[in-house]
Amino acid sequence: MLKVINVTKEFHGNVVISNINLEVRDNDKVAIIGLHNSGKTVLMEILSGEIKPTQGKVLLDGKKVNNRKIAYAPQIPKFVPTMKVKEIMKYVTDNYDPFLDELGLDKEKRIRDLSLDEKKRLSIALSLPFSPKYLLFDDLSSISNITKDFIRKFNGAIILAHHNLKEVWDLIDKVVIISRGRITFNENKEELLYKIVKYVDEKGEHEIWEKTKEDYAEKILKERGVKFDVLGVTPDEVFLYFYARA
Ligand SMILES: Nc1ncnc2c1ncn2[C@@H]1O[C@H](COP(=O)(O)OP(=O)(O)OP(=O)(O)O)[C@@H](O)[C@H]1O
Repeated sequence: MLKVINVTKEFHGNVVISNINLEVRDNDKVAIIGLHNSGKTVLMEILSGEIKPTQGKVLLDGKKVNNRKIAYAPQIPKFVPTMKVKEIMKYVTDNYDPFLDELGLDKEKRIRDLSLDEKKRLSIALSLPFSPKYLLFDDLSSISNITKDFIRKFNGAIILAHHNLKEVWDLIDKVVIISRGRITFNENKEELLYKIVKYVDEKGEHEIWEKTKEDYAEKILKERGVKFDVLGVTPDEVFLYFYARA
């Protein structure tokens, strides 16, 4: 289990993530969802052991994070542009072919000729010789089907940081929403599948959105004679409206 305990990160006195507590079990499939600048990357860097929190700690099976058990694709992986894929893989193993095949990478290609998606796959390939139990992926914008298939088949926990819940919905079971560096939602994804009832308040001044799993809100509004609409809201709009507002 990956356990995040009271984690806060500051840069030059600026708190960018605050008092985060989170548990990810060995087979959890989790999306960390948030708007631009909400703290997703900082949290992923802390989870992967790339950077240290200012306060709090992260434990993997009760011990300090061991990078080799975590496969981490950063938002923008950095490699020397003139090097070949195989030269980079040689830093971790001479027997790199099966790992490159698994991730659909060409060993002869130079870094400068790789797409961002391929560079992310190379980041992952570097940890495969160590049989990682956790796969962390920061930002799934324009990822290929090869990468998606790899994530689907990965035998372990996955944590995907992304800004658009709809785009990762099929890959995950749990959703953690982060807003201004704080967790505002942490549940199974089904908990985001409710109806939204929209109506205008009695004074006619404010539009109100209410979430409802049963027909309770609708029943009350009907009894009060208030006109309302039931909106078919997608998970992503739900996240924006209820959990990720500034
Ligand atoms: N090394 C750093 N030094 C100073 N501030 C930083 C540093 N890294 C991140 N921040 C700040 O922390 C906040 C959260 O940034 P982060 O990159 O985690 O957001 P994000 O949710 O990943 O955003 P995006 O969706 O744009 O990738 C931002 O205000 C950012 O400017």
